[in-house]
Amino acid sequence: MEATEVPELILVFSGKRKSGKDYVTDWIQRRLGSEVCCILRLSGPLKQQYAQEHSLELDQLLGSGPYKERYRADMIHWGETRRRQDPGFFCRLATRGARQPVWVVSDARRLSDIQWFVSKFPQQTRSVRVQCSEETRTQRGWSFTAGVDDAESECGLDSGVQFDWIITNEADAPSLDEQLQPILKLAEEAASSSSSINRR
Ligand SMILES: Nc1ncnc2c1ncn2[C@@H]1O[C@H](COP(=O)(O)OP(=O)(O)O)[C@@H](O)[C@H]1O
Ligand SMILES: C[C@@](O)(CCOP(=O)(O)OP(=O)(O)O)CC(=O)O
Repeated sequence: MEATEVPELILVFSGKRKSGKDYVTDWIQRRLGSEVCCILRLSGPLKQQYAQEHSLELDQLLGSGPYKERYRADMIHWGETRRRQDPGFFCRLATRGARQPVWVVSDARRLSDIQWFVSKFPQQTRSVRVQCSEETRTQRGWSFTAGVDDAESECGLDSGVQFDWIITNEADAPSLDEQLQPILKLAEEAASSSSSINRR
């Protein structure tokens, strides 16, 4: 697969903590392959800069354990300070160097995140919401944290977005294979379109 400057498709995922954003986006990348599909995390460059400025363990912030949760509220405030100055700051950093035809953004949290991709790539961008019950989230290790679960970081996309797809990531919902079929079909079409353009 040739590298490409402009992606054919951008899937911007969002969802509450422990809804399954990473699980679902990893599933999509495994089906498409890493030559076709890259996973971009807006929180990646944020955590990298935050860890550097606060002499913290980046790999722990990138993990899913208590270390990240200990600093989450402060990372949110720190990140929002930068977003207020430049809403696309983390989007630009996260997409720098991406060359696959399909970009999967796993962790949009604010309208400004989605708006950045729509304004820069209006034809290519689609939004996907991963949802599940609070009971399921709790079973996956979530508990309500004031200053986090009632903040823009977790609630910024609760309204004001017409998602292209909503994935219900629950045991009693249709399988992910079934729910994700339309997305995979679109991604495979994007990949083949990209390879035919590169063959010219
Ligand atoms: N459909 C699923 N089947 C099995 N485990 C799941 C499923 N969805 C999520 N999980 C697990 O639940 C936890 C939270 O999922 P994750 O993708 O990390 O959520 P988020 O990225 O939205 O915070 C992880 O341990 C993940 O492996
Ligand atoms: C400060 C953050 O970037 C931290 C995000 O960390 P993760 O992306 O690891 O979060 P979940 O996977 O949903 O648990 C959130 C923000 O408001 O920017």
